[in-house]
This record gives sequence, structure tokens and C-alpha cells, in this order.
Amino acid sequence: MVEALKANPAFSGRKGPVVLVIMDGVGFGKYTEGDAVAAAHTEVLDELMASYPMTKLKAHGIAVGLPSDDDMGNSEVGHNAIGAGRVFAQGAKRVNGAIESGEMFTGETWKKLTENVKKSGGSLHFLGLLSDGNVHSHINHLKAMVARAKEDGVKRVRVHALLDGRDVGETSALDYFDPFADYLASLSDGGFDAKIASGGGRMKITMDRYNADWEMVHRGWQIHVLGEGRQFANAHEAIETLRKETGAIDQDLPPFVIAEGGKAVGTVEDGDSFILFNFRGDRALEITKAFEAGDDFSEFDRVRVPNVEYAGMMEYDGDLHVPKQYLVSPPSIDKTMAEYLAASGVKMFSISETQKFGHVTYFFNGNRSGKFSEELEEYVEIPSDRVPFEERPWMKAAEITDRVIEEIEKGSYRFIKLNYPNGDMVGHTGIYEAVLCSMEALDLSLGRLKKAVEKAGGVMVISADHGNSDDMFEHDKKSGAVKTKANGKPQAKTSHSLNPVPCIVYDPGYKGEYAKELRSGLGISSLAATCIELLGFQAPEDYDTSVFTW
Ligand SMILES: O=C(O)[C@@H](CO)OP(=O)(O)O
Ligand SMILES: [Mn+2]
Ligand SMILES: [Mn+2]
Repeated sequence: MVEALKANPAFSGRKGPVVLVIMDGVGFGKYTEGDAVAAAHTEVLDELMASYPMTKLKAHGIAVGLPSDDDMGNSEVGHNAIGAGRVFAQGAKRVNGAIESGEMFTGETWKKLTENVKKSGGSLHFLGLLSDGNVHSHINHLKAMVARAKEDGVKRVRVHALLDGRDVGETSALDYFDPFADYLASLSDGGFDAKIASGGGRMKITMDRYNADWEMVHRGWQIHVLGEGRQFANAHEAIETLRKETGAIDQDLPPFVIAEGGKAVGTVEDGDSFILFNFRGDRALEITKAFEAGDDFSEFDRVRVPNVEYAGMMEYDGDLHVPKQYLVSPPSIDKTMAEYLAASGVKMFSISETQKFGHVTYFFNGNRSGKFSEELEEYVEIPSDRVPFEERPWMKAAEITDRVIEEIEKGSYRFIKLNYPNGDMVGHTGIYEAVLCSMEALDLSLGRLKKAVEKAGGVMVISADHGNSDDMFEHDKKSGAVKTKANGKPQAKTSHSLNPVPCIVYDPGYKGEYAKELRSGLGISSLAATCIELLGFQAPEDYDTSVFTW
């Protein structure tokens, strides 16, 4: 347990609450064309930026603990950094290290899983996102593991591969699947047999999060485990056929099973070993539960539960210790700001809708699902619509705002944090008009919050975890020109951006306590100290500096 925070002698905070607004996926665009944040009609945000202290914060690459500055930010590393006030080497980096040093393969879990199939004669399965997006997974990790499995004497490998199109180009799947199939073929010989066994779009199967739609996991189970689904001779044929039939972009492609002679090549059987090679937890927890839960599992009918040695790439939940076995230890994110505030007796309120609920709770608290204090903390989840978000780009911004305003008026909480998913969830659809609408819905909510904060004598810090809506078109890396499709329209970009995000301090009670000019050159990890100082405390010494000069 951490110690209580020390009071700040220079500033004891304002009368009302400190409200931290995380506009998920809203940054400052590098290009005018495709910057839907700039293009949308957002009077409130524009006025806040023009009239109140503001700075830009880094939200990608090294500033959030990723391997390099070529890595875009994401919600996990973003909320981890905001909540912990410091930057930790993140999953992507830790897995790289464990593979390079060989530590992964000398660890207990790897040995246990490989020995298991050598003894049983079963298959070693890998499941995960097949791309180099580096948000949930990296294809190079998978390749290294398959090669090592062969070296270690495993005879049969089956890969259940999810199409990405959300962290990489929206129809780039064959750029990964084709060379990967060749790679497996090149490793296969008389004594080693490696094949792709099943697949489908990441937003259609398997990778649901926060219990938003268990049917996704059910569909995944049917094809990966039971081998039941539409059959194809290989992944290339499946992807081409399903694209032609449905017009779906990669993340939404229907599931498929690879079969030979009418029989699925990679069902999961007793005695097999199974590795979920995604390192990020939010979308890994449900499928893991389907494998690990006993008879009390009620989310869907699993039909049969194979007796396998199951491991995740990482420990996905540090509170509940899920999964039971994992290959690489996660970063030990400790002493988060919520823990300090709980130790200091500060009442806290956290809210988002389902799609981002775990972001402001689980990710914010360093990938722990529990509370630090039942008494001091309240978590509220507004159920998300189960629709493609381009059909409802306003999402639940209004409902989240209703509840936050209610709490501001009641005055029970000193620290309120909320996440508006619009910029990110709609940004991922790649549909520009919908993103404009999502930004305008968000802006209406900001306007309502602003009034409530002013009336209560509080402070609002408006920021984001990474960019997305600010970069909706693919650009040529060298010339910066917008890439176009055959019909001359801009090629949509569905992934996050590498852009910085705003940090606006809306403090209507400001009396010159800190310099109006906020510090520059900081990352989003500075938001923790920023909020702690606004609450009237001194930030812990090892926290990254706040945006203030007092
Ligand atoms: O949808 C997700 O899983 C990721 C993108 O892979 O987005 P975010 O980091 O914003 O949650
Ligand atoms: Mn996000
Ligand atoms: Mn996202």
C-alpha cells in the first residue's frame, strides 16, 4: 500500500471536483486532409483550445513505453501511462526482449507446453492477431515461436489467425497471410507439420472485450476449437472468397475453417497445448475464460472443453491472475494515481460505456480489474450499443455526460475520470462522415460538462490517450499525398495515429497559481501529476512532471 499524498502548501485545490476527460482517439492531425477532428464543427473544443491553457502531449512510441517512435499509441499503453504517472516498458517491448534473450523458451511455461505435446503426440496451437500492428500482437513473435517449437521437437503446429485491418491497413490481410503460409510451408518437412487451421476478422470473432458481445467469442470457439464453420482449402482462398462475397474489410471478415477431405485440419483436442500469442489483455480475457473456466461457465455452450495446457503471452489481469500460465511477465505497473488517491481518502468516480469501460478502470489501474477502495471508488458502465459504430457515431456520449453532471451536482466525488470512445471507435470504422458526426456529438457533451464544472467551481482537464480521428486517410509516407482508391476517393485509414494529443486545463477559478503557459515536450504520463496537483496534493517524487510551473 502506498502512503497518503502530501498536501501542496501552495495550492489546496478548488471547491469543485477535478474532472479528467479522456477523448479516446482524438489528436492533432499532421495533415489537413483526413483530419476529422479539425474538420468537424466543434465550437466548444475550439473555444477551449483558444482561450484556456493548453499544451500538446506525446502519446505514441517511447513516450508510452513502446519499442520505437514508429509505434502508434493505443488505449492500453495510453491509459497505463496516464494512470501510473510514469512510463513502463510495455508488452510489445517485453516480448521482444524475452525472445531476443531466449528467456521465453527457457521459461517453465514454454517447456511445459512443448513437453506436453511431445508426450501426448498432440498439436501445439497458436491463436492471435496476424499482423505487425504491435498493439495486441506482432507476427514476428509468432514466427519465432513456431521456429523454436520445431527446434524443440514439437511435431505439429496449428495456427488460428485473426485478420487485423484495424492496427494496419484495412485490407492488408494477404500481406501477412500469404508470406506466413509460405513460412509455415518452408518449416514443414517429414517430421514437422505446421498449418493455418482457422481464421476470421478480429471484430467478428474471438477478440471481444469487456463482455460487450460474447457471441463473438462463441463464433471463435466454434471454428478454432470445434472446427465447425465454412470450409476452405487454405486461408488465401478463404479471404479472397469471403471478401468478394461480403465486401467486408479485414476486421469484419466472416470466420473460416481450413479443411482437408472435409475434415478441419486443426481442432483442439485433449492433450494439446494452446498459446494465445496476443500480449494485450482486454481482448484476450474472454477467450481465455472460455478455456480456463469450469462447469460454471455460462456465456455460451462450449459443446466440449478440451483438456489442454493453456498459456497466454502475458498475464492479462494482475488482480485475478488470468491466465494461470503465461510466457512473459507483464510490466509491473505499481503505485498508480488511483492507489495514491485512495490512500489519501479522495472519493473517485470512473465512467465510460462498455467499449471503453475497462480503459478508465482496468488499464488506468495498471491492468488490475479490482478497486483500491470499495468505499472511496465508484465505477459506472453505460452499456454500449451492439452496432457498427458508423451507424450510431454519437455512441453513449450523452448518457455518460448525463451521469457525470449528476455526480458533479451531487458533489460526492473529488476526482472524476471519464472516457468518451467516439473519436476512437468511430475512427476505427474508417468512415469519414461518421467520424465528423462523432466529433460533433462529443463536442456537445464537452459543452454541457463545461457548464457543470464551472457551476460547481471545479476544474476540467481535457486530453486523450492517442490519436485516431485526426488521421482518417492513408498518406504516402514520402510525399504526404493522400492515397486514393480505384474510384479516386481517399483510401480510409482505420488505425490509430502517431499524433500528439491536447491537454487543456479548463479552470474557471484560476487566480494565477500556476503559469498560464503549460510545459511543453511532455507525454501523457504527465496527466497523473497534473490531476494530483489540481486536487491540492504534491505528486509523488518519481512521477513524471505535471504540465504546471507553480
Ligand atoms: O480496438 C482495439 O483493440 C485497439 C486497436 O487495436 O484500440 P484501442 O487501443 O483504442 O482500444
Ligand atoms: Mn484508445
Ligand atoms: Mn482504438
